[in-house]
Amino acid sequence: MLRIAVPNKGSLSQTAADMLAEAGYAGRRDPKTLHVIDADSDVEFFYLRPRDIATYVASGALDVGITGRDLLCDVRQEDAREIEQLGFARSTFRFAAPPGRYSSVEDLEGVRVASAYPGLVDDFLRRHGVNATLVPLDGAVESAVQLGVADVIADVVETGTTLRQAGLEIFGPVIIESEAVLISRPGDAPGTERLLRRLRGVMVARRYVLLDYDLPARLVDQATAIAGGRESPTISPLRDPEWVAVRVMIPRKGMNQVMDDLYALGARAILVTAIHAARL
Ligand SMILES: Nc1ncnc2c1ncn2[C@@H]1O[C@H](COP(=O)(O)OP(=O)(O)OP(=O)(O)O)[C@@H](O)[C@H]1O
Ligand SMILES: O=P(O)(O)OC[C@H]1O[C@H](OP(=O)(O)OP(=O)(O)O)[C@H](O)[C@@H]1O
Ligand SMILES: [Mg+2]
Repeated sequence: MLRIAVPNKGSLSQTAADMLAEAGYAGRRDPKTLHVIDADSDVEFFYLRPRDIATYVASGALDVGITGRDLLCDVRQEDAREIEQLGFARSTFRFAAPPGRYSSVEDLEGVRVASAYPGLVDDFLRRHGVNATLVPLDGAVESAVQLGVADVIADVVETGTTLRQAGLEIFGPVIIESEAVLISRPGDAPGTERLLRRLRGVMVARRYVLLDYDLPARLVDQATAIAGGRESPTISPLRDPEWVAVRVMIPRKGMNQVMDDLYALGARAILVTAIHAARL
């Protein structure tokens, strides 16, 4: 049975649970449940703190897990490695300070830097040859400068709202681009490939739609240039020999532009349908 670590709380937990449910796995009904067996799918779920997941996977106690790339780097477990990007909880990890005080990572020499990700920040500063004093905190680090325990913070930034509200401004390079990832040990456990195919199926179903339309046959090459599909469009004959029916998979994002462009070319009866599951 594949043993899978899933975030029990925090930003990653709900989307991870939704994704696993869409992939056909049993979930938990009570948010306090820590262990679920899905015998039909031959997997077992352990609900754990996302920060601890790399430790369980690296040790071999669990086979795979869902965590954040920034957390994976922060805990520095070399035997846990990223095997798939899951496309949610996207953020960047940045330095921030009151406007105008600092402009580059070199300015951090001798400065106090507060972060809930001290391992990640320490590695980054070492790589840049900068000696700063790390102030490890548990969260809400945006308040650390105002409260006088640090000069600079390094934290997760999504929309930037939290930073703005704390009167802080981003500076310096991106420390890391993060998102939810699936992690494993080298030499994936049996069943990992099946889990991966299911999760990829969910991502495809979320990101792509099916597009059907009718088109004068002479315009197929031009239509293919607008929407080529993943491999190649499916072309079916219509009763009228001068027309064909076309089916392609296209990214959900931008689908209206594609529909407008195909309409302008001469396509008609343009329909979009959702994909509920996929194995590519
Ligand atoms: N606002 C956000 N947008 C996108 N990803 C985020 C955001 N906040 C945290 N994350 C991501 O969530 C992961 C951290 O999850 P974790 O549950 O430890 O923290 P959290 O969501 O901040 O939880 P909490 O603050 O409730 O303890 C990291 O990968 C981080 O990049
Ligand atoms: O750029 P934004 O959209 O504002 O999002 C970023 C904020 O979200 C997270 O905070 P969270 O609410 O998880 O609190 P925490 O700092 O205690 O972890 C993160 O730590 C940032 O503070
Ligand atoms: Mg947080």
